[in-house]
Amino acid sequence: MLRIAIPNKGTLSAPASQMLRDAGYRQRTDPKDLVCRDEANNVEFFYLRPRDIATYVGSGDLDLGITGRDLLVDSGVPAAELLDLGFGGATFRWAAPAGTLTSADEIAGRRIATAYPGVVEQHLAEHNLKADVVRLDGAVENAVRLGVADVIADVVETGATLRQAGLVTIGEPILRSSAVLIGRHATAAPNGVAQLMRRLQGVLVARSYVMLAYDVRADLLEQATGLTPGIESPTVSPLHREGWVAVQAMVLRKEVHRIMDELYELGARAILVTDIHNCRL
Ligand SMILES: Nc1ncnc2c1ncn2[C@@H]1O[C@H](COP(=O)(O)OP(=O)(O)OP(=O)(O)O)[C@@H](O)[C@H]1O
Ligand SMILES: O=P(O)(O)OC[C@H]1O[C@H](OP(=O)(O)OP(=O)(O)O)[C@H](O)[C@@H]1O
Ligand SMILES: [Mg+2]
Repeated sequence: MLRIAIPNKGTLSAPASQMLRDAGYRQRTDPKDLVCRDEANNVEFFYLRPRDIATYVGSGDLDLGITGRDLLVDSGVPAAELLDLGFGGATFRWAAPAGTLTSADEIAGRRIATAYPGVVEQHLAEHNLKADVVRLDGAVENAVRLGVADVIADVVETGATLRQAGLVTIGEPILRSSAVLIGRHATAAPNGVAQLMRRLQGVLVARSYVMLAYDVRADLLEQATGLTPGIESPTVSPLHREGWVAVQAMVLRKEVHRIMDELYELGARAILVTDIHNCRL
């Protein structure tokens, strides 16, 4: 049975469970449950702190895990990132009170408060910088105002927490994070991993693409399919009306409105968009 760690709480917990549900797996119904067996799919899920997940996977006690890229780096565990799951996106950045620091080079010699000392120390070492790292558990935005540190390094999603604390970001992000599927090795995966990854990739594609269908005059087909090339190639079927064809193709959800406008301008009609629930490409 494949054993998978998933976040029990926090930002990544609900979307991780939802993605697994969308991929056809059973998930806990009670948020207090710590284990959920999915007999039909031969998988067992363990609900753990996202910060601990890399440790269980790196030791080989669990086969796979879902955690944040920043948490994986912070753990220092040499587990492999197998798939970017497309949710839980955030940057990990330096921040300081407005007007105090202007560039990341000025971090040298400062006191840095963070809940991610592993990420910060790795970054300092890679850039040959020396600084004091003050390890805190959370609410690090308070550390500067309370005199514990000069700079913070923390997760920034909307930036609202920084603004409230009177802090501004300094320099480029230290890293860009999102939820990732991790395993012990990039290759030599245990039985069942390839199927689970295909299912998750099916969910990712279904989330980012829609199915577009339209009717167009046959003499405009080349121009129309230029706008909707699909993944392999668009499906073209004859219409009962002489000189017209029906076209079906997958298009990126974020581009669908622009493409519909362009198709309409070209002369296409009966342009319909439908969601894709799941797929295997
Ligand atoms: N707005 C956000 N706040 C915190 N973490 C976020 C956010 N958006 C994405 N993440 C990611 O979630 C992971 C941190 O999750 P974790 O559960 O440890 O903290 P949390 O969601 O802040 O929960 P809590 O602090 O309540 O324990 C990291 O990978 C981080 O990059
Ligand atoms: O850029 P934003 O959208 O404001 O989100 C980022 C903030 O959210 C998280 O804090 P959380 O509320 O989890 O508190 P914590 O610091 O105690 O973990 C994170 O640590 C940042 O402080
Ligand atoms: Mg938090």
